[in-house]
Amino acid sequence: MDDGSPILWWVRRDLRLSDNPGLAEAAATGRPVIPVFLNDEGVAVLGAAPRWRLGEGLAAFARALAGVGSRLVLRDGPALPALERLVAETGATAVWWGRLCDPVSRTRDAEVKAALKARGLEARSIPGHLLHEPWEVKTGQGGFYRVYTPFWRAVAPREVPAPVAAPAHLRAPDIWPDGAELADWRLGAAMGPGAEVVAPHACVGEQAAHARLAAFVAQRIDAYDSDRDRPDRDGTSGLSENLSLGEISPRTVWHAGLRAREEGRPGAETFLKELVWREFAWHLLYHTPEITERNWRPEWEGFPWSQAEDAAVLRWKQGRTGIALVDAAMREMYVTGRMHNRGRMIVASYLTKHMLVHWKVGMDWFAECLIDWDPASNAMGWQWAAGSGPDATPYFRIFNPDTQAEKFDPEARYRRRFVAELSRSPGAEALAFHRAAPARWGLTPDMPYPAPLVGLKEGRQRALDAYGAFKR
Ligand SMILES: Cc1cc2nc3c(=O)[nH]c(=O)nc-3n(C[C@H](O)[C@H](O)[C@H](O)COP(=O)(O)OP(=O)(O)OC[C@H]3O[C@@H](n4cnc5c(N)ncnc54)[C@H](O)[C@@H]3O)c2cc1C
Repeated sequence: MDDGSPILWWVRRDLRLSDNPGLAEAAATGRPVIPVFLNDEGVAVLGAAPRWRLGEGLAAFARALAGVGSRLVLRDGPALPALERLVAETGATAVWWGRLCDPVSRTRDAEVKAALKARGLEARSIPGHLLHEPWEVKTGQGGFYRVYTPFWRAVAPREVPAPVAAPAHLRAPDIWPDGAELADWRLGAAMGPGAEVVAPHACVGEQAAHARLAAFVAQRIDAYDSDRDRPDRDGTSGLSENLSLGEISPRTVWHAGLRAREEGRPGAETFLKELVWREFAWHLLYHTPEITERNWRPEWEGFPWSQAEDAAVLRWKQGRTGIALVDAAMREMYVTGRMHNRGRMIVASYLTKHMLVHWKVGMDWFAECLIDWDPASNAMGWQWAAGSGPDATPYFRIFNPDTQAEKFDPEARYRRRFVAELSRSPGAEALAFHRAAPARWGLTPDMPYPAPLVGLKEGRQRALDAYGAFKR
């Protein structure tokens, strides 16, 4: 229906102009487009760090929209009444948005779509957050994939449309609806002074994301096969932060990886495979949304994991387990808002195995602290590490942080970079930890480094015993 009425473009996790298929289509209609972001039930569930990072991303996206003659209208939720009010105020006859497949979005969006359609409006969700919609990739029997390798084989040859260009201009409505001030939402409030520590490490906005991708392909992709496992090296793309908020599209990243592979760049195939892990996580989250709540393998429901937020869990959170590699990774998270993938696997293994604590405790804490928080990858990662997930590492495969350190941080550079107590003259990042960590913990740099919370040998045996008893 092209009556010249505005289209409301409901912005969610797609803070970008380029390769934003729905936005491009809206622009191409020639009708006024009103981009709106809602502080709604989707924002309410965010932890401190992802919420702060969202605020930074929204500010950058508002600037990008201004560059194409548009604006980002901010409104308070919940979503449905907020959109209905905007429709009434602007005369919009269409509400379009980029589709998301996490349980919170699906519930909200289904309700919104049904209600708007019932009022005779055009309500459309448009793909863009993934390479392929989760129901498009099917096994030979028509089901969904539970194991990564066959999923990769199914996805690798599938055509991925080329990214679409950013609209050069978005037609503005005759009158812009009023909106909230981003600063009034105080999205960074829960981060406290930690926000200042993390900010220099964040790479915010679409332009920065594209620059990051270009730098990765130019400088690091050749060594990606080996360097991606080394927390002491800057060997990965860092793009998870941008993919999470949609500051860059997965198609853009995929095509950059494909081009590099065509040019014979050695790490390109592995990079594409890693990107497909993200895809696999969303495939699983769509088909088994309970993955964020319950053991993916129901037989794990009776495993004697503790869910108590006790003193031991606090020490894990504080990066004071006395196991240097675990502590370095936890502190990396407070200082940079991110954690190296190897660090994530190691701290998750230590929590769920040596400490016998439920993966949900760790998953929820990551959701609080990661600026690249992604509901699908986080849930899959935790269940993978705990052994309860699909295609998971077996429970009896217990990471030994000392062996991991010898292999992947042989000169202790990563450990010293983040654990001040391990150096005579700690660097700025190690010292920043005490400013970044929650003030209520009362941690100070002069506190002595603690003895191990759970020794590696003892913890491993305890985990194996618990597993043995559980299997019987
Ligand atoms: C316990 C645990 C929790 C995790 N939580 C998150 C999370 O909340 N958000 C998140 O984005 N990733 C999560 N991951 C996956 C992974 O650690 C990060 O995606 C990766 O460290 C991001 O760094 P990068 O962008 O430099 O990755 P690169 O090595 O450059 O990889 C490129 C892209 O591929 C995808 N990718 C790479 N590895 C994985 C993986 N193992 N699983 C899913 N996708 C992957 C990411 O989108 C990444 O940006 C988790 C992993 C574990 C083990």
